[in-house]
Amino acid sequence: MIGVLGPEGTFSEKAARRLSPGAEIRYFRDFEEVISAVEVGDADLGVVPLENSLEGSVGATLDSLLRHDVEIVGEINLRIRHCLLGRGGAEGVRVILSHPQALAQCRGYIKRRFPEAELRTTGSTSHAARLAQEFPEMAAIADAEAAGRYGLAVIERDVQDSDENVTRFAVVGRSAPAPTGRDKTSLALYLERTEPGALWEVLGEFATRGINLTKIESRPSRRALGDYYFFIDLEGHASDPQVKEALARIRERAAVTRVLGSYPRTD
Ligand SMILES: O=C(O)C(=O)Cc1ccccc1
Repeated sequence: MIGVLGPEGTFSEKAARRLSPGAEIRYFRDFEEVISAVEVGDADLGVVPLENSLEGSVGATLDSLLRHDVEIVGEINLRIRHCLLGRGGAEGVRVILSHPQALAQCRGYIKRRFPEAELRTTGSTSHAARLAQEFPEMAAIADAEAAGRYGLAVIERDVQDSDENVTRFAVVGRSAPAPTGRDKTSLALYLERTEPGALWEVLGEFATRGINLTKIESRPSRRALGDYYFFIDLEGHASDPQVKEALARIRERAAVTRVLGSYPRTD
């Protein structure tokens, strides 16, 4: 059973079905609930968005991964095509609803096409569609498939600001998959020290071993303003000798070195 953001018809569900077409799906209110359900065994796997090609990292997911004892066991890249869904035509639309990620991915379209509309955020794109079913002056930005599920018309298709709108989802589980030889590792680091070069030294441990980084991102540590966690993705498996050695050296310097998971690469 796979946990995803609900209700029925979210992009997270679409990603989960791509992973496992016949799987039973269970719906949760937010990404943190999905991740914590996996941790306690209420879901075997979870699928949550990690980052988007237009909007960057999904902070709520990264923060929850840090706070729960789960592993990233896979990734799924899904092209996101947003539609405007409603009960009538474009003329009657006064309010546009969607998940904050979706509103952000269609910001330009909304400004251009509905300069007067009020924007309201919802827990998910399908939650927006469910609400738009009840209120004729509301339209939802959601997947075309949500239209059928919630009895809405597709008012306009492909309303995202760029066709290169891809979201990378993490598959979250409780146990690590075996190395495949083409893996990726996600890490979270917390450096207590603030001397010049602290991060440079950490990155040097990867560089000198020829380990390629594919992402680095900082997130507030929530301890103080200006204090950060670093989230790093690299090519390789945590059990590769070079990666292992780099991590051992980094553990001597960083206050927290957490491997969030090693999993097969999709690119
Ligand atoms: O609300 C959804 O459908 C989600 O799964 C979150 C989301 C929103 C926008 C793009 C990708 C994922």
